[in-house]
Amino acid sequence: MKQRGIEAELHTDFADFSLGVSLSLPGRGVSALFGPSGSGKTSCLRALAGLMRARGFVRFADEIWQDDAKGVFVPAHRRAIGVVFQEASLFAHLSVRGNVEYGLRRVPPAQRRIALEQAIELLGIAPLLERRPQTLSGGERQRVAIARALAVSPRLLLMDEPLSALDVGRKEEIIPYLERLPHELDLPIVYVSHAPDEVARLADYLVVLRTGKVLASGPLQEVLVLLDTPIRLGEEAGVVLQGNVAEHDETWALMCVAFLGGRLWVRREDLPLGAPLRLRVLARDVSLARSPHQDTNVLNMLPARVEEIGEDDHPADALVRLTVGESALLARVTRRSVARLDLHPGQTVWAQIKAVAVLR
Ligand SMILES: Nc1ncnc2c1ncn2[C@@H]1O[C@H](COP(=O)(O)OP(=O)(O)OP(=O)(O)O)[C@@H](O)[C@H]1O
Repeated sequence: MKQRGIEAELHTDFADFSLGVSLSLPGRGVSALFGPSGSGKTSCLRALAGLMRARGFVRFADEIWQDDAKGVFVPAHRRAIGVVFQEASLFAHLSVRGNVEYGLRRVPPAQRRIALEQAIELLGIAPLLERRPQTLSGGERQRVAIARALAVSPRLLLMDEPLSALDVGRKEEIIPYLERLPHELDLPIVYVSHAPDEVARLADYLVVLRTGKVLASGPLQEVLVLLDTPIRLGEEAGVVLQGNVAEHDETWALMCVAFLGGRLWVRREDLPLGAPLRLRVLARDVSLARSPHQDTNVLNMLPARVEEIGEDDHPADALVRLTVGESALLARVTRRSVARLDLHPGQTVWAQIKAVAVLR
């Protein structure tokens, strides 16, 4: 059964900015609010949380949190939410344990869906419990902040750029914890980010915001391949493929990932056969050929169908939307190649993807 999610109409006017969005987010998985700085992501999140009062309507599952027409506004502390911000604001005078337990008092035992121990285990912070926040790394502090948000047993977790203050290494350290959360806890997450790599890794549903408006929204894979809206991911344009580890090649340190539509060889990771994973294939790393080449170093050569050819940011380039089996791919090629290969919708081509170019 489809879980009821979030329905919201949010309007607000600041001196130099107006927000006017209609959101319909699924009741499970990670919904990303994605857009450049100043597009209104944080304003949306704060209005959903009740931390900022926009005009409109907010429903979460079967609860009305705001309905201006009926004069309803449930204050933030009465909404069953956990909120995580960019910087973890932990209490310096409390240990990690004290921080995580903070707030638990206001949750009646009958409403505790997430045990404290489970939050601690999920974020891997058991070894840190007696430490003070000042002694933690940025990544550790953020894991504690997430555990603290979970400890109050929210029905919805709201995260505002939780990784943006961290360097790449720390980010990589936290992402696996975030990947587990929605599945292990059956907890919907609204995740604000301006970083395409985080969105590709974590989001199931994507809302693209620009200047206070929704430019596109839908399941991640569908929105990423829209050519008719100027999502303008630039160098980051590409797709996300959901697959499972199908084979390991110890000799060459490669692994084969099966996805709906084919198989891709990528760099080996220490994952068991069958393990689910996401692969990110950027449009710039996909090249096209009319026949399958044998004399190439490119490991992956997939038969694909050209669906659509769209304009790209630079006038030299075109973005080609392809289907490989049931999956979509994007290829960035020059317009000269489109002409030389006589590319057109309906045509069968070979999509070449270097194994080393596939990202996680
Ligand atoms: N309380 C406020 N008063 C006036 N203007 C505001 C207020 N809050 C936000 N704004 C403006 O609204 C716009 C959107 O801000 P918001 O923080 O929602 O965007 P964002 O997409 O989250 O950006 P960032 O990634 O930089 O945080 C900005 O131009 C901001 O200056």
